[in-house]
Amino acid sequence: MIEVKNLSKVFKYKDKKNQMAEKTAVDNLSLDIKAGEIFGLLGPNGSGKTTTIRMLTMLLKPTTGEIFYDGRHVDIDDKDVREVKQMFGIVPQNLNFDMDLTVRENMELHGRLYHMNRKDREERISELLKYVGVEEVINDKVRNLSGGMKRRVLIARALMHNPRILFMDEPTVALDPQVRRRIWELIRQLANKGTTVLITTHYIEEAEELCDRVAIVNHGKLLDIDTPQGFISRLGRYVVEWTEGTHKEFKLFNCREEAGQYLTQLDAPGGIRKSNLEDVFIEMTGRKEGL
Ligand SMILES: Nc1ncnc2c1ncn2[C@@H]1O[C@H](COP(=O)(O)OP(=O)(O)OP(=O)(O)O)[C@@H](O)[C@H]1O
Repeated sequence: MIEVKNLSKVFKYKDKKNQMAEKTAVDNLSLDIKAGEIFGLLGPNGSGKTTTIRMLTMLLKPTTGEIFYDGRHVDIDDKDVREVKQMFGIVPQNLNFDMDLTVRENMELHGRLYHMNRKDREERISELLKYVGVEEVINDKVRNLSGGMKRRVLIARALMHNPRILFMDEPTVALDPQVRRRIWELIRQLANKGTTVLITTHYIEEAEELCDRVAIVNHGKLLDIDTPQGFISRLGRYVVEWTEGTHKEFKLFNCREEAGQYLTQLDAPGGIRKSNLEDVFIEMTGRKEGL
């Protein structure tokens, strides 16, 4: 469905000394995302996730590389790029509403932008607000909604024109666990109905619980792609954790017995637990800061 070949983005900018500098935000990224899949881009802050989404949604021109949708090569400069963009629903990281308009008015604007007729707009607005569970705030100004409600309206608005592919940039950032779970449920329902979902996150739990497959990225580079369980069973299902001075150390094992033997040999206080995607992530990136 979405195929990305050797995609790179190098930003040119002026540094603090007013000298021209370059930053490689995305470095030779190749991906193949299947229809109906929930695909996660997992990486720390600054690893190039937003830049990738902006290139895939034709908002930013790649420095090099190619993008294909359903096997068709697409480019931001294509004459029919508008038609391609109709396929996308975009849930940006920032809440880009007109805060002084009501929920209905914000959704109306979006519907008009996508040339939906009045009847379709009205039907879709009430259907979607009901779907995301915030129909009671339809006439409230967006400014007055809670953070969780704003995020849900952001998702509803992105779905107005029935997109086939939903791009979500950190959709649950700064939300409490209950609201986060409700949004995950919504995303699962959409994928079950056939929508392809590409989600960026730096929440490892989100990637582990929600995504069919995950691409781990760091410094703009793809480190590896697998299912969350695939990563865990490849890198080790058990973790021996122990303390060395003030440091916490860990080592991954695939067999509980081996983990037990290792722990016995260690002359340090520790224990064994099941591993999770966070252990895999730290093992692969060797860093935890920024998460
Ligand atoms: N217009 C720009 N000019 C220069 N550097 C940029 C520009 N946009 C992004 N960058 C840099 O590119 C890198 C990748 O940024 P990007 O926003 O894609 O990362 P991210 O993984 O989405 O991070 P976050 O979760 O913080 O949004 C960062 O180092 C960022 O500072």
